[in-house]
Amino acid sequence: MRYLVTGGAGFIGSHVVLALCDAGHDVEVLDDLSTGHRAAIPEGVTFHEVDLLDAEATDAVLARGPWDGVLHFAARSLVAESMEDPLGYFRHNGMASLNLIQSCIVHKLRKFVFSSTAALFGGPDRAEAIDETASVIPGSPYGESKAQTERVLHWADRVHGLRSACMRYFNAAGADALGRAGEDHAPETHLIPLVIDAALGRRPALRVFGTDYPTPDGSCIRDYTHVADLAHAHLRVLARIEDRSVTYNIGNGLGYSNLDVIRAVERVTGRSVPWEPAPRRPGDPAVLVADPRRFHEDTGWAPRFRELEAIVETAWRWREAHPEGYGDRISA
Ligand SMILES: NC(=O)c1ccc[n+]([C@@H]2O[C@H](COP(=O)([O-])OP(=O)(O)OC[C@H]3O[C@@H](n4cnc5c(N)ncnc54)[C@H](O)[C@@H]3O)[C@@H](O)[C@H]2O)c1
Ligand SMILES: O=c1ccn([C@@H]2O[C@H](COP(=O)(O)OP(=O)(O)O[C@H]3O[C@H](CO)[C@H](O)[C@H](O)[C@H]3O)[C@@H](O)[C@H]2O)c(=O)[nH]1
Repeated sequence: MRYLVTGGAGFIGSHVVLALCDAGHDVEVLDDLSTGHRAAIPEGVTFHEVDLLDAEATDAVLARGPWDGVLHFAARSLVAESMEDPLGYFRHNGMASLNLIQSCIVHKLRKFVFSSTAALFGGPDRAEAIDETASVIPGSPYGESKAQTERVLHWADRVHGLRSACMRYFNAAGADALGRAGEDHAPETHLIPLVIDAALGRRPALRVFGTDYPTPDGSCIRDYTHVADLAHAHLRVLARIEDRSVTYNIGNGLGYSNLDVIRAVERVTGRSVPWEPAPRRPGDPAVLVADPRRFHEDTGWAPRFRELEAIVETAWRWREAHPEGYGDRISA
């Protein structure tokens, strides 16, 4: 099969590119390298350096069909940044996705896989795991921009027959077990790479945002899913959208607190992690855990990395081997 991956130079997209290539598919990447890395794209994969906001250039790539499907990862994805620049998020995520979906319709593509997010569920705190029937109440322009694209895809199917899968990931983490790709954002805002860097002494004490949440240890709880498991979830879902569109909440279904993450990094690395309590980060729900049963039942997918330590270990190994990440810019 021949697939186009937008955002294939980024963290999750690059792991999906590897999984698609490993499965013998023909893959091309469209990315503007705004947060991704040229070095994350495997040799032999055709690369189009294109900004999805450039509708003409985007359409020129889609015109190079036939494609068996598009997997759309490209986005800005920082909740806090979106609270400062909401319109930028509607432009970069909303408009960019519209351009891409429009070209998919023009060129008669049949399958579209979309990176949605747990940030759809930013409403009142929920202690229980979140399934697909939960109300979509985004707590940020980032989450809202993803919710809007989910609705665009609903109508693109109803009116134009573009089948889609909205994959609502919770927290992606870890790195390719063979060390071919890993997480390298600048600035890094995600907890696991920050805790690892604190263990390595590469940054001052980790600030734990909020220690007074209504959780057992007072810190936030999240559902960490290994990025390779997410990649396999994409391979599974491609077979699922032959004749219908689907929406799935994707996670391990296990919640780990921020302090659990610190302890897991300490166990994996054998180093202590300096940390200090800090005020809550605006927009952070106390608990976000997926109920992924629908996806398990429909596709047979089951995560191979369930334990937090197993996830952390791959991230640690990648960071140790690549202290400067992909080495194409200075990571903050
Ligand atoms: N990382 C997570 O835990 C997480 C959780 C839920 C959802 N998501 C979603 O998954 C997707 C991938 O996330 P990630 O962590 O890999 O992010 P990332 O920043 O590492 O990757 C995004 C990629 O998209 C590219 N890109 C951004 N805007 C573009 C544009 N206008 N045109 C072309 N390319 C563009 C970037 O250069 C980068 O390579 C995003 O859509 C994100 O919202 C991520
Ligand atoms: O220095 C830090 C960084 C993070 N945290 C905490 O660690 C937890 C996880 O934070 P991340 O930034 O790693 O992840 P988020 O849960 O905020 O965000 C992830 O899930 C979101 C959905 O809720 C979005 O999809 C987003 O793209 C994705 O990275 C949060 O409680 C956060 O406050 C700290 O305490 N200190």
